[in-house]
Amino acid sequence: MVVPSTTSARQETATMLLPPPCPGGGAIPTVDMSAPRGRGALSRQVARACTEQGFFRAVNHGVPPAGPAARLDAATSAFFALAAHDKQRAGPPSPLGYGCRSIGFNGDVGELEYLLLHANPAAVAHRASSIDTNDPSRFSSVVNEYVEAVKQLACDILDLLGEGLGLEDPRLFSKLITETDSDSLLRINHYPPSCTVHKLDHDDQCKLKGVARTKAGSGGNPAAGGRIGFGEHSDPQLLSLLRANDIDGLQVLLPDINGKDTWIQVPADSSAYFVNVGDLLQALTNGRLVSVRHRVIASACRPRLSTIYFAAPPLHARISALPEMVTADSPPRYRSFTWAEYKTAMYSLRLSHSRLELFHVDDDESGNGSKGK
Ligand SMILES: C=C1C[C@]23C[C@@]1(O)CC[C@H]2[C@@]12CC[C@H](O)[C@@](C)(C(=O)O1)[C@H]2[C@@H]3C(=O)O
Ligand SMILES: O=C(O)CCC(=O)C(=O)O
Ligand SMILES: [Fe+2]
Repeated sequence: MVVPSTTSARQETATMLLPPPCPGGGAIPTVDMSAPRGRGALSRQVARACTEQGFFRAVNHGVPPAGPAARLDAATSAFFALAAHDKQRAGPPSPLGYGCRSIGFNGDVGELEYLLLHANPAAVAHRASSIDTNDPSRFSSVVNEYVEAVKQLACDILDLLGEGLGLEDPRLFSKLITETDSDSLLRINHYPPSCTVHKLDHDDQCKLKGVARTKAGSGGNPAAGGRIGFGEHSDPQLLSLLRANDIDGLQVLLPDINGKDTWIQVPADSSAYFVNVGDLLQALTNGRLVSVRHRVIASACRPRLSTIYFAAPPLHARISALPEMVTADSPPRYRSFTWAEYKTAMYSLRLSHSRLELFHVDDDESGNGSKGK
């Protein structure tokens, strides 16, 4: 049985009785980045996964588990193990910095704490002094080294995507994120074991005491027994690369064989990267690629640690459908906007908002729509 994606008051009650979402092993494409069948096949596979699911698991990706990734995990785990008042030195999130439970500026909460960093080395150095007071330069170099490795993987994937989609300039996507003023972010999420959530409340670990129960508005349908770790949303940027420990919790919203949206449980794989298409790639490809909705349900008795690189263009980058994605049968779906404009809109909205819809061109408009202005 599957959990439906749309939520009404009646469904909300009903879903409390439903079993957890479908185990997702089969529905989630796996892409072997070592290209065993050649680059052409690999680029077609990446393009297909991003078109059909907006999500895939990348294996043999070339970022060694023992190098930058392990060093970053050690540094961030050490930070999350600090006393609450020490962590608060790096907060509150502005939106960058340390945050606990509160997500964004519009009342969203999740059962997690996090560090949100700009991926640019100067910004990392600035933050590092409040995150690791003993050795900020070591913290900075660990983060920078990880960002370099994950950015390289992001560029590889974006180039494959450009090739698989047959773009005139297959490097167009990756060029957006290698600009010196690219606005990419690194987020490290720490989900406490859900069996100790009440202990965290009593210890007043976080300033905010509200417990984010699995409720509509904060993240879609409940998953039996779980709490909302991070509510339902799409990522606004171009592409997100997620690596996590061996604790399950991530779910993606994908159509089942009958075309009905269904929450799919993503089995944990600490050696893989989970790659998802963001809103900007959906806009640039005129809706051909889909920005997948996802969430985290906290239900484990051990902490989940996840690290996500959000690959983004510079603030001034103009986002409009690429000419090769626009045809008579597929006219422009979204009006043109800059990343800065999109960010302003997104920060005024709740996490679960389908914000790209604000930029949708009305059916009776010619392509110069005014929505979202
Ligand atoms: C509620 C919000 C948090 C968020 C900014 C927003 O207003 C809507 C998008 C959210 C999101 C989701 C993906 C990333 O985790 C994130 C950093 C991003 O770029 O957009 C978060 C934002 C955030 O936590 O600041
Ligand atoms: O922590 C996770 O596993 C996913 C979180 C997420 O989707 C996000 O931070 O945007
Ligand atoms: Fe996300």
